[in-house]
Amino acid sequence: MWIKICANTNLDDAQAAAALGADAVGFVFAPSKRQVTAAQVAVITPHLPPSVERVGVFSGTDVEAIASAAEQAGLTAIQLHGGIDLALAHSLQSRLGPKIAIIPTTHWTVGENQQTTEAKVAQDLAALAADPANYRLLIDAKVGKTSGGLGVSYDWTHARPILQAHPTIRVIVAGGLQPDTVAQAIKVLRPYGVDVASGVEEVPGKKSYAKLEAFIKAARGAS
Ligand SMILES: O=C(O)c1ccccc1NCC(=O)[C@H](O)[C@H](O)COP(=O)(O)O
Repeated sequence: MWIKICANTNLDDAQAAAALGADAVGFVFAPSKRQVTAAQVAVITPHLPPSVERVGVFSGTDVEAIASAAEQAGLTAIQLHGGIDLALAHSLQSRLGPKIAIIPTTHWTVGENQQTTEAKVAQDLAALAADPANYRLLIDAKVGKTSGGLGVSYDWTHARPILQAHPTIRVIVAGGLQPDTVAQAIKVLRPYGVDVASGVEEVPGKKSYAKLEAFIKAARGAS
């Protein structure tokens, strides 16, 4: 199970996540109460183990702006938070080369017409499956027009058959995961990976090391 601890804002938290067994740490460049700059991340990434992926989360579509930030910050992956845009993903991959992974995101909208949401997620999975790049796909929760770090989860039992229809896609499940719910999400969805931000925090921007340890232990135990 690939485990990403997202929305880190400082070296201590990112190092703690790595030391506790995270496969990836995330930094939010998109507008957020946990937003960081490339300059801030550039002083963190050199102190992380080389095996740990450093993922930048972006909501913009300016290839040069994203690529420059990724290079300055020492990222190894770019998570595109603005919905499926394969043209943007391919442009970034061409600009940055194969050493930087691209992770598109689709959103499961909570509290609105579920048929519409399910159809949209299924359509996005089908688009990814047809794309030769074999990107990993993150599925996150959305409420209205707001998404990212919300601490809101979606109905995993409804998501399950949609994911099962595309077994070749490496799906990363995000949205409201907690130390005491991540095992159930893994059991229901059998994803490639899990991703958490608010569920392992003391307050926005500061991780709880007890929650980090419990989350990683539960995710490893379930997989
Ligand atoms: O975490 C944020 O503050 C955030 C803000 C804007 C865009 C993306 C953001 N986070 C991206 C992530 O990958 C989070 O881990 C994901 O949204 C899950 O968050 P949570 O529900 O709090 O676990």
